[in-house]
Amino acid sequence: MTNSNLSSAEFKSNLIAKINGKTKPVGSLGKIEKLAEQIAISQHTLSPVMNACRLTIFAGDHGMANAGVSAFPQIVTQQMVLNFLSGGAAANVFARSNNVKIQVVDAGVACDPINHPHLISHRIAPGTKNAITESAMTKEQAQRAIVFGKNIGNNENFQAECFGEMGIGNTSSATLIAHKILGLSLDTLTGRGTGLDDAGLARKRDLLKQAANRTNEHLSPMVAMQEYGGFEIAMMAGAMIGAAESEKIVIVDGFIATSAALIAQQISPAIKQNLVFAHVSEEQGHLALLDAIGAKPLLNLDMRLGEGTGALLAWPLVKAAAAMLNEMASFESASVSNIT
Ligand SMILES: O=C(O)c1ccc[n+]([C@@H]2O[C@H](COP(=O)([O-])O)[C@@H](O)[C@H]2O)c1
Ligand SMILES: Cc1cc2nc[nH]c2cc1C
Repeated sequence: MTNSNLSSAEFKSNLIAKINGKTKPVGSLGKIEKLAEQIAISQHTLSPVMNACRLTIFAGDHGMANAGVSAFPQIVTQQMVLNFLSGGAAANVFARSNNVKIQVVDAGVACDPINHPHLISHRIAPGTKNAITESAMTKEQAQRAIVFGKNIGNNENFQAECFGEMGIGNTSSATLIAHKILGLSLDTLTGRGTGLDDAGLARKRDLLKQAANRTNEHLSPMVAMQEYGGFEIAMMAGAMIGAAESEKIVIVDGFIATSAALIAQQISPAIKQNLVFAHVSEEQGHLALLDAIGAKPLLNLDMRLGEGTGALLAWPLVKAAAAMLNEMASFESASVSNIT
C-alpha cells in the first residue's frame, strides 16, 4: 500500500514505528523526533526531501514609530533594506553560511520606491498610519497584503521557508496584536524592542495603552492587524499560509514573526502542523506569546534581532531531522539489540 492509500492514523503509526525503530532509545532525540514527524506529515511520506530553504524578509514602516515607541528612528528601516540588498546584514551572513537563498520584499517602507533589481516591490503604502490614534491600515490594504504574501509562499522550489521582517516600531504592532487576539496583558507583552531604556519603556507602555484603549477589548485577527499593523506582518501572515498550504515547513522567527504566525493560524488553523518555532527571543513578551499558542521553540540564544536570523539558525536542525528519518540505521538493519 502506498502512503497516499493509508489513513492518516495508519500513516502516523508507521511514522512513529520508523522513528522508534532507529538505533537510539525511544524519544532520545527529543524535539528532533517531533520535527521529523512534522516534516514527514507535511509531505505525506516516510522519506521526505529537505534540501532547499529560502528566507523572505518583509520590510514595512509604522506611523507610530514617530510617536516614540522605538529606540531607533524610522529611517533605519529603509537603510536596512539597502543593507540586505548589498548582503551586509546578519540575515545575509547567516543565510550564506547555511546555503539559504534570500529575497527582500518592500511591503511599505516610508520613502520613495527603492529602485533595485533584486528588490520585490509590493508597497501597500509608504508606511502605516499612526496606530496610537487611528487604524494602521484599511481592510482593503490588509487583504491585499495577505493575498500578496500567499503568492510568495506558494511556490514549488523549496521544502522550507524562513520568514523575516524589518520595521522600526513593529514590536509595538506585535504586542498589540497578541494583546487583542489572545487577551495577554500589555504589561506582560511590552518589551524594549531595539533597546529602549527604562524611560523609553515607560513611554512605550503609556502609548500602547492609549492605542489599546481606542478599540474593543477583543479583536479578530484580521481586525487586530488592520488596527495595529503592519504591512510586513500582514504579508508575512499571508506567506505563512501560502507556504504551509503548499506543504512546506514554515520556520517561524522571533516575536514579530510569531505574531504573524498567530494571525496565520487563526485564519487557517490547519497550517499549525507546518509551523516550526525556531527560537525564543529575548523580547519580553515572546515566551508568554509562545506559551499561549502552545509553541515549543527549538533554540534559546538570547537573540532579539529579527530579520529571520533565528529561523536561519534553526534550518540546519530541520534538515538534520529529515536526514535522521532517511539515513539513520534501524535496530534491524544495523543488527543492534533492542529491548522487547
Ligand atoms: O524578532 C524579535 O524577536 C525582535 C525583537 C526585538 C526587535 N526586533 C527587530 O527590531 C525592530 C523592532 O523593534 P522596535 O523597538 O523598533 O519596535 C524590527 O526591525 C525587528 O526586526 C526583533
Ligand atoms: C540596526 C538595526 C538592524 C535591525 N534588523 C532588524 N531590526 C533592526 C533594527 C535595527 C536598529
